[in-house]
Amino acid sequence: MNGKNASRSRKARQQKQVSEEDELAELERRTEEMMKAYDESKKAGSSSSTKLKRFDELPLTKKTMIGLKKSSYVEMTDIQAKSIPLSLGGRDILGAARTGSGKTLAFLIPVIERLYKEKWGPGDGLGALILSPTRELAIQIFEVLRRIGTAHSISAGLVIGGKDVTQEKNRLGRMNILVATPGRLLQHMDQTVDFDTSNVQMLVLDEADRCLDMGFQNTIDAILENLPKQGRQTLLFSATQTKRVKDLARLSLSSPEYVAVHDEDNKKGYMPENLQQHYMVVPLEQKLSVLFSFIRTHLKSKVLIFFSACRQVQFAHESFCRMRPGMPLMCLHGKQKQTKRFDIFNAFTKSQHAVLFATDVAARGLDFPRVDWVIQADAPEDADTYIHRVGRTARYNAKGNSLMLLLPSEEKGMLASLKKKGVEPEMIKARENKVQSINENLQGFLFKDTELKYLAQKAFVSYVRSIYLQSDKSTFDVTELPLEPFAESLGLAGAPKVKFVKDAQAAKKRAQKLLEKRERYGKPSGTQEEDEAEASNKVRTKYDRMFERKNQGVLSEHYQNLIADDEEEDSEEETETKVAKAESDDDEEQSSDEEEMTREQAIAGRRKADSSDSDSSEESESEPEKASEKITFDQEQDDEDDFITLKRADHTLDGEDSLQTAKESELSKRKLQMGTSKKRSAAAGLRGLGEKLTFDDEGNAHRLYEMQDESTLGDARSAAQEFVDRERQALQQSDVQDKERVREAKREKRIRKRDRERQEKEGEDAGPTVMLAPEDDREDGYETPDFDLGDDDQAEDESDDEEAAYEQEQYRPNKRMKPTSTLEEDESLALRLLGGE
Ligand SMILES: Nc1ncnc2c1ncn2[C@@H]1O[C@H](COP(=O)(O)OP(=O)(O)OP(=O)(O)O)[C@@H](O)[C@H]1O
Repeated sequence: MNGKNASRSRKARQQKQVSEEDELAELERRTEEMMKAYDESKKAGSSSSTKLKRFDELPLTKKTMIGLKKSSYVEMTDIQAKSIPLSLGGRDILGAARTGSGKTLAFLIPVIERLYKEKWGPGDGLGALILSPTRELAIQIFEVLRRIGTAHSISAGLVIGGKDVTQEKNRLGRMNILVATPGRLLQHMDQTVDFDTSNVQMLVLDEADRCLDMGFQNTIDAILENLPKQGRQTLLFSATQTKRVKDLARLSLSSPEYVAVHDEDNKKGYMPENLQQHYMVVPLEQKLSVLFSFIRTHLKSKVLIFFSACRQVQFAHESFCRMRPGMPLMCLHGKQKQTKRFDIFNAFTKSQHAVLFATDVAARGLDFPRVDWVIQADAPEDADTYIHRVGRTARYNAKGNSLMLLLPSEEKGMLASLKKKGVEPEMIKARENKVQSINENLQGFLFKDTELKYLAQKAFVSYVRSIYLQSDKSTFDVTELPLEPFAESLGLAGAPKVKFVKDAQAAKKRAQKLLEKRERYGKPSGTQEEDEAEASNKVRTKYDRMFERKNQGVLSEHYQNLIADDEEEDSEEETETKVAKAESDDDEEQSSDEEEMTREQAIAGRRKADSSDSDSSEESESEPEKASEKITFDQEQDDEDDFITLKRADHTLDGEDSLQTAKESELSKRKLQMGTSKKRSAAAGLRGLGEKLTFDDEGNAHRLYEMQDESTLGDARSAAQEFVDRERQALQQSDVQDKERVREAKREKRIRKRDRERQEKEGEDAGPTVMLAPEDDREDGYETPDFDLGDDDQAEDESDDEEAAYEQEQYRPNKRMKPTSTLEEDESLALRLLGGE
């Protein structure tokens, strides 16, 4: 370079610096003005922060504006307009706004702006930390950060479980912004030598209430200990924001601004404006059939279906795939490898028509475009979970529908807790004749496929356990579950025996007895519900047993004293139980081994006479559309596919019962006669319902294959019965063999595991020890009540085997994991400067 050119480029650099300095000074002035105006209007009692509507009206750097324009962001959403000015002014924020309302930008813009204004560079280390409760959400935040930070030269990294920890370690020291899941971040804080967090300027908690709840409590507290308390700005965002003083104290917030977009009074603002919410009361044993029928009738939709446990997700996915409903089916849950999770997340994002079965790992924050329906196959654990789940549809300006399936026993409690949040879904019903029963298909699949059968058993146990562990006992009662019919609906020959159901039943009995006793002797305090809760957790003492016998009257006063003492102990126990529940997320179902699984009935001979198919379909053909019906169901070209196509949602369903009567009265006589004659012939034992008959010229019914002369051919029925018995025995035998095989596999797995552990221990003794992250890093702690089978369970199939090995790998930093292409891409992107270097 000659001297002329060198001096020209020096000049250009100086000019650039001067213009940057000018820009920053100007921005600082505007920000100060903005904050002054805000403080004054606040003093004057005005609730609105600023009147700005567009991003270009904010005091933002040119570089940030380039990123926003590239992403076509022009107008701000409410939460952005209210919170960004305050965040730019350095305030701590508690941001609450409905799902899909743009909270991500509301915290990312201030993060980038602050580091830019403070001239943060590679040598300054970590300046901002963004925490997300799930890996997918962290990836998504990182993607948005990349997009809007495209013109900046600040380095950003993604630190999530399921990736190569060693690779992360090497790069961590160079990052200015980290998007992380709590468990993995803490692991780095503990293990990575040059990972310095003492200079962090900004901390963001997305889905803050979740990050701060019990599942993450210890991890977040440990992270906070590593961050500076003074001078740090903290932003918390969620659709269901926490305002609990205890939480805020943990974060050392300084006079936080509470920025809420929803209307606190009518609470309607919790929900997206364009969301149509529905619920349906469905007996447990019909759930899968209803779901399958729903899918069959919504082939041109994008549907997200939530279950409470991984095994259910797996089972529904596996079994529905076998039935080929006619659209792509995917599943997402915490037991998948991270690469697979990431691929599925991407595939569903890009899909136009597809079904994604998921646990609550997909409930929060994920921004899948154009989801038409969110179905909650299992009821959410609470109203907040409901809000986040349904928020996966109707995002930003889009429209969407949600449908929650409730068991009859859950309806009252769930609707009441939703109502407290101002959420009132409308009831709809499916046409019974349009619900295609899939029980027999499932039985058939399970008969042929042992793997699927064991998956069904695990799904059964997982579901029952999830109900058992629910904290809202007034809504979720495990003793009310119809276990046998449920097992049958999964295709199982009988309900696996589950120990904790017996425990729950015993606890319920004890609770009832205790209540009776208290009624008899009088009890000083507590509502009935409190009493029940206490009693159900209560350990039966010798005094209980004593007083269950004869002499209560004699020692009544003494007994009351004993009860009073017990109550104090019980309340302590209750707290412990809750903590234990929160900690059980990861190792749920480890005890599944202990669950005795027996099948008391064989499939053969148990085919339930199913009358609904032919009879009810006839009913529906003549079913008129009712003007009084809130929701009616369209007849599509293919009549069988017609299920619950939504037509109108503008009036109430008060007349449901009368509707049924009206339906019958409007049926043609011929249809009614056909219906009754079929029922009559079934009742007369001529045929099982669903069995085919032929009619002769006189109109007499005959079976399709009839014996010419039964007396000469012997008793065909007893022969048939013998056949059924034989089949049943064969099935039971094969069940025993299957079980033995699985036991053997488990035994081998345990031996392998022990060997591995021994080898590891020997290795460890030889070298330096490594401090490991807490258990909850494995799943990022986020499996809500996702009570999945633990290690023992994983032993049962090869894929789970790999998964277990993979999870262990995370904790051995000296062993390299196979890098994966997609995450690799992200990692390299993380390394790049945001300015596109
Ligand atoms: N100002 C804006 N203009 C246009 N689109 C926007 C704007 N802000 C956000 N969006 C879009 O709205 C969608 C939802 O945004 P985002 O994921 O940030 O919502 P959220 O409030 O964080 O939702 P959740 O509570 O579910 O986490 C995204 O697709 C995003 O691109």
